[in-house]
Amino acid sequence: APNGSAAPNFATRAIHAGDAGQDPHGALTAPVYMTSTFGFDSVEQGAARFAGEQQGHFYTRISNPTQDLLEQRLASLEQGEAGLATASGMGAISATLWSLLEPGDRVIADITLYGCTFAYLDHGLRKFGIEVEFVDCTDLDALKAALSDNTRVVYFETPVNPTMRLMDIAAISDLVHDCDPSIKVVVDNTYCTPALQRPLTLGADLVVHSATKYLGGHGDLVAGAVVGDAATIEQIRLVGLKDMTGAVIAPLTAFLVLRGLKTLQLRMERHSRSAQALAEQLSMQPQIKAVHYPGLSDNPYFGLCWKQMEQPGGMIAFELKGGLEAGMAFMNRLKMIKRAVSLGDAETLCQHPASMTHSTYTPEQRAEHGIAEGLIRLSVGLEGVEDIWSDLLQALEG
Ligand SMILES: CSC/C=C(/NCc1c(COP(=O)(O)O)cnc(C)c1O)C(=O)O
Repeated sequence: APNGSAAPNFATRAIHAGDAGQDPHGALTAPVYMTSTFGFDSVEQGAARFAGEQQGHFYTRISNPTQDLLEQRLASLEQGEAGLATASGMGAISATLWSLLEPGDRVIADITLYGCTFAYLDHGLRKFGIEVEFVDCTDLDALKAALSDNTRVVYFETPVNPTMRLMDIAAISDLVHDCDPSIKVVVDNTYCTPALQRPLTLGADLVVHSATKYLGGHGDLVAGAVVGDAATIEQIRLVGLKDMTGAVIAPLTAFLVLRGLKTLQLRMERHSRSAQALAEQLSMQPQIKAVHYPGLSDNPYFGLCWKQMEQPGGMIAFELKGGLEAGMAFMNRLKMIKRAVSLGDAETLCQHPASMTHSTYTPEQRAEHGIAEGLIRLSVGLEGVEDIWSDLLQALEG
């Protein structure tokens, strides 16, 4: 059984948590407040809201009632005090780090990150005098040695996009906070969602998401979120979102993410069950060199997977014996499965990290950061698993 056992009635709170009493007409679904701005009863009320002395909306870049319900629901699901929804996952990540960091500070990040997160750290933050150190965070000794007086953030994904390594959230959080309780441990929980793992219950300080993926769940939106303690979330809202990025979520998008959350647990169960079956099938095929899936009993992260995750999730990475050339030919033979980036959609998606999602790394950096040129990433969808398998098999057998 996983640590920090599943929050009670997760599925119920994914449908009901938050202030649903907001609609005077009793509408069952969240009203979509398509408004840029909000009127004040008096100048004094406006001033009080701008000053934060009075609760209430004043401009949709800072808050909006539809967004507010989504933030309450996400905070409940991740078991955090507060949440902030954003225009994209990169919006959540950049608004968070812009709020937490100043020149001279140091960020320690795992060696493998989603490509644009890597680019934001490696090509972006460095330009503003922030030290960035990439460390294999599965190696706690290396992580401890990298901690320094000016370290303000430790950042990682688990499972990692795209290589499927797992990080021990509790062990990392304890190690970092034993060294300095003020260091923020920031976990990107996109691959799992709170349906499968809740980093805040394992000692992390903040959780970020690309809500574009499983949270929305239908490949029809781009959005992000960050969840954590109320004070830090308020700082990220008023600094990182309001001023540093402007990465505001649209009210209609917030509505669509709310709708996605209602089936999140159901979908994650199906994604995981299908991925487990497909990973086992793939690993038995003669063309396959390696399958990286934490639900496989010979996977090096199998124990950690069942310690901190409810299920192994819907993402699989694998390599063919014929390397990159065979991988490209395999992907070009797929019929139902879409050749597309992103993940967590109802549709099964297949892509080539080296030339797509992780092309922000140079080939040398990919080698250094453990991303094989021939690696293929599969986001297992909600189609009949037998249909997904028959497409994979015909493409393998070429
Ligand atoms: C152009 S590639 C398509 C996007 C992909 N990933 C996104 C992503 C983000 C950023 O999230 P947005 O800003 O909502 O895309 C943050 N964190 C993680 C673990 C992610 O996977 C992708 O296909 O791997």
